[in-house]
Amino acid sequence: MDCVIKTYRRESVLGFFKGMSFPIGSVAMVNSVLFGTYSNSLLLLSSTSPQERKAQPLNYGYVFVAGSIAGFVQAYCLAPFDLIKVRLQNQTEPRTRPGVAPPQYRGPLHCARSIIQEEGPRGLFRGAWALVLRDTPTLGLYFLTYEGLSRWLTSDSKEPGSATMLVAGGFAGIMSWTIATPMDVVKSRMQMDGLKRRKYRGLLDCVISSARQEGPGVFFRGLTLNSARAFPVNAVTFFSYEHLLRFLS
Ligand SMILES: CN(C)C(=N)NCCC[C@H](N)C(=O)O
Repeated sequence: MDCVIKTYRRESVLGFFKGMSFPIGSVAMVNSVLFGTYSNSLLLLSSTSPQERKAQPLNYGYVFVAGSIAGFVQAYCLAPFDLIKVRLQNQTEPRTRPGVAPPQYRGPLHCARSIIQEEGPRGLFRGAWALVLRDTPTLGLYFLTYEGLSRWLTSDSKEPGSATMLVAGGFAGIMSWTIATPMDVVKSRMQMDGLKRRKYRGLLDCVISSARQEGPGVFFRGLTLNSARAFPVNAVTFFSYEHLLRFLS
């Protein structure tokens, strides 16, 4: 609540939409890579089409592996967009006010250009390893939770209904973000590290010094808020995916 109040006071309601334009533009592409890689990996592993899969018992090991492959691939697509989002969200200076130093980045494109000028193109992938470590196992769990729950909620050899897609998708989001939050905290700190004096010597140093200075609870910061948003976001994501897949195939 303190964060919400201070954000509103210092940055008005616009403060809650900082760093939004790039994720909006990239989330379609990132989700396309995520779900496309998952579906095609599962097709390769189990050599059954989505329709055939519904009628047969599902190999959950294949689901987890296909989801993890998808998580690994989408993390690299996501890395530059996520870095720019985090850098813009952490600019807490109010927008241009007389006498107040303007924020370092004027917007996502200026942020991308500054990072490339200061840190080279590789600078856009700062924190990418932490993102890969965050997303690879948790996206395996994401799809495993969805497939397991939607089958559990659907009577045999029937297609999951819309309510099932929404509930299973919502819980898949919460389950995956609960596991992902500790690495998400580390990822965001690594992404902010390139700004001023380098604080961490690497990913492990970031984990150890964060735990030492702020206690192990630091790795669960934002979990409640993240879970509250993860349910609706992922309920709609799976609902749209399933219906679009039926409509298009
Ligand atoms: C735990 N993680 C990283 C995920 N579940 N990622 C995949 C879905 C992310 C979704 N667009 C969202 O913003 O929740």
